[in-house]
Amino acid sequence: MTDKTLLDDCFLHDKDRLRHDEALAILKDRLSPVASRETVSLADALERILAEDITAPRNVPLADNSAVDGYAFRHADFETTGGFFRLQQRIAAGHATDIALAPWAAARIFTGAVMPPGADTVAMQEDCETHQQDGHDFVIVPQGLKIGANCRKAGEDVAEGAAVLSAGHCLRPQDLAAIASTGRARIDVYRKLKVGLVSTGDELRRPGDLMNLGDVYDSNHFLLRGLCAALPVEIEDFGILKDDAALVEVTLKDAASRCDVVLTTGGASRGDEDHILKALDTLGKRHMWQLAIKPGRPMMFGNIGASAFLGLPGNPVAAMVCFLLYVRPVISLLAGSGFCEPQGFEVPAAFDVPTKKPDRREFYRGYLGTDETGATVVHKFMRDGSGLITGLREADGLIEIPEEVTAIRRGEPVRFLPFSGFGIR
Ligand SMILES: Nc1nc2c(c(=O)[nH]1)N[C@H]1C(S)=C(S)[C@@H](COP(=O)(O)OP(=O)(O)OC[C@H]3O[C@@H](n4cnc5c(N)ncnc54)[C@H](O)[C@@H]3O)O[C@H]1N2
Ligand code: MOO
Repeated sequence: MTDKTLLDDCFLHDKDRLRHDEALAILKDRLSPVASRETVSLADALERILAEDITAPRNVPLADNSAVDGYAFRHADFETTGGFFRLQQRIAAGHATDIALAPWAAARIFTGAVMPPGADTVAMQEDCETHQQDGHDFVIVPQGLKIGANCRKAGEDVAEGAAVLSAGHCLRPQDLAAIASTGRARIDVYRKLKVGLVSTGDELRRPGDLMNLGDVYDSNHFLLRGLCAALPVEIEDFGILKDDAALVEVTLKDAASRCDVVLTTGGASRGDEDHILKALDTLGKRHMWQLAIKPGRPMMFGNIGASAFLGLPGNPVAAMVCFLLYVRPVISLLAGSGFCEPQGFEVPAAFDVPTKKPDRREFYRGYLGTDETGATVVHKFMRDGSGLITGLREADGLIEIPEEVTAIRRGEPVRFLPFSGFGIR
């Protein structure tokens, strides 16, 4: 641990605060997965984290089958028959046959039906001619089909014994389809983490309540609840706490005894009415506080017993940025799917920032657009206030500006972290 980790002075210069990369390193270092396993039905497994490796117990598809509605034949018989086959059998999907094709014969076959023994090629019905003669049905298949045409091979999707998915993977609809295709009905996943949400501040009211002058609706609760919805967690709402040191302490103690993660907003800095830090120091251990980032400077991380404690700033923009940068990877790690860092890419800035303070990393609200040539550029939400929910609403990602940058000129590449890279929209 560096001696910057437990900073006790919120009036420090940024160069003395913990840098973003140092904060990430502490989170990775101090945490390990906590979630136990449970077995669930595939129907309940969406967005859950796989706790076992999945291999295919059998070929998918199980048998060679037709990719089209048409006529199945043995390619080698084309020469001798001139493509003129007598229809020997009819095979629909779900009605496999063990009758081998005679050398003079073809089978009427439908998409998904198992190829009859001996057949290796299928002609599409639109390309064939059929007729009857002497009470028999015949088909003329076209020239030029390659051996194996329109035939799907057993195991061509997944071969028996092949790896399908690994433990730690967060299950998407297409993953569930892959598991279902192997025949598994129940799988082992990690238990959902329990996350306790706490809002603090005398000024806060829940939407629907009456408001007095100076009151603020608790928008952060809904922000965090929504952000958590993209993660494998269950939420327990500990409501709004008044700025009362004893109440904050007793509630955090209770929350920590019941939850894997306690997530607070507000009261994170060192005002007379900010009690979160003191409660953390009394009940557990502080691992970091005061980061060299904007927004989100008073971000706090610690533990109260076995529970991870994450104290977010009260300003909504700082709360969301810190959730995406720190809380989401922490939850992901504790829940069994590793510390997930956002994907981003470089894109030219459609804005100027004449001066930026050095020594801190800044995250602007950004949205993609095109310039006059049609090239992709990123716009910055022009107002910087950390209380402006409008900027979060209008953005479709964050623009990440490193510590050493002191100005940005239009056209220069900047790193854009789309919200989709954080698993949200
Ligand atoms: N003297 C200093 N003042 C402040 C500093 C500092 O270093 N020295 N840091 C500033 C920064 S940066 C931030 S961010 C804020 C964060 O402070 P707190 O976490 O203690 O948050 P509060 O003071 O409780 O609230 C800040 C702001 O956000 C509103 N808020 C709080 N909770 C909610 C909620 N659940 N939903 C919506 N809005 C909420 C609150 O009403 C305040 O307006 O401190 C700066 N000050
Ligand atoms: O940096 Mo605060 O985190 O102003 O919102």
